[in-house]
Amino acid sequence: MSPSTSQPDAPAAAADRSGAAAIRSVLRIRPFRRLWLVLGAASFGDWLGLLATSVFAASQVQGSTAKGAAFGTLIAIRLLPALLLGPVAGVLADRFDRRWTMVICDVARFLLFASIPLFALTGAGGGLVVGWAAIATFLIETITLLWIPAKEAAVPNLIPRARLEAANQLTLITTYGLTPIAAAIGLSALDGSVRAVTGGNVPVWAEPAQLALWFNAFSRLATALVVAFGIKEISRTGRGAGERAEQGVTRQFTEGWRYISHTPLVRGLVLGIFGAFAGGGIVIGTARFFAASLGAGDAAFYLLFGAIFVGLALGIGLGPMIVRDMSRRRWFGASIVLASASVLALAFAIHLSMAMLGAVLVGAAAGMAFLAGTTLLGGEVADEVRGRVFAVVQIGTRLVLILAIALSSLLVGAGGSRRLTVADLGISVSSTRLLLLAAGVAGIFAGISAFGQMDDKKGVPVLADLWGSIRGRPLMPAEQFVPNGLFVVFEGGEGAGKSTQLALLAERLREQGREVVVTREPGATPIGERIRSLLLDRSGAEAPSPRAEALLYAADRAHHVATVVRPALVRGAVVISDRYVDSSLAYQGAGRTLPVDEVSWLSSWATGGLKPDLVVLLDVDSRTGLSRVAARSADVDRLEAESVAFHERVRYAFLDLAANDPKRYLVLDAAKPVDEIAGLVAGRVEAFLTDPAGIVHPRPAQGPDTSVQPELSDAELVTMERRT
Ligand SMILES: Nc1ncnc2c1ncn2[C@@H]1O[C@H](COP(=O)(O)OP(=O)(O)OP(=O)(O)O)[C@@H](O)[C@H]1O
Ligand SMILES: Cc1cn([C@H]2C[C@H](O)[C@@H](COP(=O)(O)O)O2)c(=O)[nH]c1=O
Repeated sequence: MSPSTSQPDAPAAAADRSGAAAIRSVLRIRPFRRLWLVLGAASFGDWLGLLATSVFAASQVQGSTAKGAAFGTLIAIRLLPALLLGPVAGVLADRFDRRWTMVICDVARFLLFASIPLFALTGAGGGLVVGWAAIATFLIETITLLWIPAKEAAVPNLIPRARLEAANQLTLITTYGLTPIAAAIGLSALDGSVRAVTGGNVPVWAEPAQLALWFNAFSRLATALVVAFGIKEISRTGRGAGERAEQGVTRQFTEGWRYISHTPLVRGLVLGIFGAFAGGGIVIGTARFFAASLGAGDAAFYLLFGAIFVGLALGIGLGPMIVRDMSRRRWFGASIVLASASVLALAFAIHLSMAMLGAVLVGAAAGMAFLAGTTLLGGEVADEVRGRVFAVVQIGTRLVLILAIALSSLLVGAGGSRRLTVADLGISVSSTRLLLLAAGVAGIFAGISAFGQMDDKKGVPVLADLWGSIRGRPLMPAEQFVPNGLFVVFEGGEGAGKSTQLALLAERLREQGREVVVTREPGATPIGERIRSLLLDRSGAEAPSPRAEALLYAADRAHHVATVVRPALVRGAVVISDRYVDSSLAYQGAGRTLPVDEVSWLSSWATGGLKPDLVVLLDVDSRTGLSRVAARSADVDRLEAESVAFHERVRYAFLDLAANDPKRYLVLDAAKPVDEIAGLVAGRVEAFLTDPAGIVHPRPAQGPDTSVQPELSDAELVTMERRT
């Protein structure tokens, strides 16, 4: 099994930048819209159910200790099934038809939810009712463990991969943002209105907790019906379904684990998600003590808790809009590191406002990691194993969360606290802070290791990539670096003598028995020749617009590099090209006054970042060069026919580029005699070739190479002209 590689890791909805537009477009997909609506209602019901079951159980017994025990037991029971049934839940989701798995699970949940208030109506004693509520809750949670992997694994099949992130955003915000708030408001509104209507004398069947449980039950029945009859697309007919049904459960189980542990992407995702949840668990487990260490009380604890959820919503809602086209694998790893660094920062917070900011950041980064992680799992994990992977994630996160909360509260409870006075500030150095510190450091390591395992842009600096992505221009991974051969480029204005010098150098090197590839831009390949005539022939009536011109040169260059230059360098040849990237920066950037960094970015994209080892710049006064061209032939091409001012801009752009990177340029006065220039060029090139170890092949550019001023005023031009 391998991750589905049908599409590259394209950031979600790349074509559609606006979050709202992406969400609108995902809602246009009928099966997904239906599923989202019905799951929203079910999630509202579930949150109501969670609150109601616990309140309901507490209301069945007398005395505060018994009430507290009943409430806590039911919450704890919701987490227990993960331990018992976890290992097989995913196997079942991958083994059976996901639609029918979801339908059967929801019908069973409908019956179980309904049974809780029904049992109370039979007149059984409070203990029995709580006992049955506990058993029913346990069974419901067990069934939920089967239902979630089936649902999670089915969603990616309903929507195109480019819309998966928007779909996840919508689902996560609905499930963890809107519906819990709506449920809390709904339950208290229900309580208020029932009491108002009944004058405080509420009959057993109309207890708000009971009504909420009925709502929960019917929302599950509705989900079952909609999935059964309205979203038939969920049924899987994918390849290997029959084969899988014949495999033993144990075999499928071990196969799932092997897949997770042997696939770096999935391994990195799973570890990263667990790390984020462990960090979250530690923050939750220590929050009460942490609030105390700030000298604040319970109110601060609730504020911190709320801040994490506000951050979570911000991260999920706004994250994709901020990072835009950044690789989702990188975004995931970076979010884990950010979440951990924020936990670390919390350890040093000395004021509630700092702690609040830290908590919002923890939540935002965790939300982004969760969104990126779920989207990657949905989009990159092969369908036949997706259920098992989702099961491991959901069960693992529950366990990690419980363990982290339990252990951290135990540790901080056992550890004491000392007060340190630094300057005028009294800082409490408590075990809480030490634990937060340790969790932050461990999380940063987990994030970095997850990042390393999953990185799909190795060699591209992360911060520059992030900054580029935020500005809408992510850096691209460099093409394979070519450490062989020698790449020499001749640049200069019209008639500078490039062709003359290039021919002389090639001849000299060939006489030494070297493989020399002489080439040019534009027009070194058959495709390039056609592009050249589109660009330069004046017989065609229409001249390309400046942007079209830049794109045509870039197209010629991309094909030239891929088919001529790179293969020759890989063979170890000396490649000598008449013009390359600098011509675009000078002519299209400075000459046509297109933004130079954009032209540079375009060329860098076209060449995969391949830079020449040496640029020989033949500098000549523009008028002299143009007159040489005119003397050579009466026919001038489209660019040669441009104004002198244009050619002046080009000339000084070349000089700017050379001044900015003097080691890589050999600038020669092209007014000198041909032989003299040829000797200087040969001297520099032969120095390279006699000591190949001394050639430092330039690494691909990670950002635009720009040192060119696109436009010079007439006054500047005149000044420069006088100087030369
Ligand atoms: N150093 C020089 N001194 C005087 N004339 C020269 C010199 N170098 C080349 N020439 C002449 O100038 C003309 C243009 O030379 P060449 O074709 O080599 O220039 P180029 O830079 O390749 O031109 P283009 O920009 O059109 O490609 C030719 O007639 C050539 O013989
Ligand atoms: C590569 C490249 C070239 N140009 C211009 C420069 C010249 O005017 C012509 C090429 O003609 P030559 O006789 O082969 O020198 O094209 C450009 O504007 N941008 C470029 O990237």
